[in-house]
Amino acid sequence: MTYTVNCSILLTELPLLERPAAAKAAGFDAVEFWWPFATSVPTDKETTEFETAIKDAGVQLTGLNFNAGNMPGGDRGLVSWKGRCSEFKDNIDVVAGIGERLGCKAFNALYGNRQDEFSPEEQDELAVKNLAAAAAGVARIGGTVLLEPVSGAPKYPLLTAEDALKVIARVKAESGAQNIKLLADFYHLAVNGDDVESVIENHAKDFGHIQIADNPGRGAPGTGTLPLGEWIARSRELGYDGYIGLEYKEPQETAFSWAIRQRANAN
Ligand SMILES: O=C(O)C(=O)CO
Repeated sequence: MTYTVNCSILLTELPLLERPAAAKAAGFDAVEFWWPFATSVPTDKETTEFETAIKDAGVQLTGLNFNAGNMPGGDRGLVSWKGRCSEFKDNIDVVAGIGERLGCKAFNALYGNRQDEFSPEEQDELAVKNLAAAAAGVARIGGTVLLEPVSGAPKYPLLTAEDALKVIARVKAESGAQNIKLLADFYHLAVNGDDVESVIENHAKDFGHIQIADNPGRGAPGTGTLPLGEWIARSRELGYDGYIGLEYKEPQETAFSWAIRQRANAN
């Protein structure tokens, strides 16, 4: 099983700490999360409860987002957010600590929305420094920072794979960091009008992670028109050997019907 269940967008009928066990009960061995706490530095109690929920469920945490601010309120990351730099920096050690204790090595750093009061150049300058610091922070545990083009956020500047790859190249050139990679979310790329086939052909072997949802609707595979199975198969042929993140919205009862059908067909 190469799927990892995104427990921040799926199984939301359940309290957050019950979702890893529900993913396991649905037949999955791996989960990923957006930042699960309200602040960059949660209390020890909060961190322990989160880690215990994952360990007790018997699943592997495969991915964790850095604190991205108030996501329901429209925030999409602190990386380029002038005024919240120290919060992002403080978050790095906490993320690396959770990663170390749970054996998680992939950390998604959402870039952040454009701010009217600063120029894109000023924000990009900060982002490069913050991404380099994040890469250095997770390097000690063999971790990789992921950078993700996102849709549906009007002020988020990374829309295509190329947008993210340019930032990644700049971070590498300016800091020497090598552990920063593209998170190819096929749903976001497709919605933003990127040429997903070409992105796969040109970059699949260097993807840091793949996530999927169908379009329209950001639902389960098969609810829309995207050829997700073909895109995954081609990425595999070209050398991508990581997890596939299930990052879609679907009620718990039907969330994994497609996977159950897939498993039945394979037997
Ligand atoms: O904000 C989103 O939609 C994401 O995919 C965050 O990882």
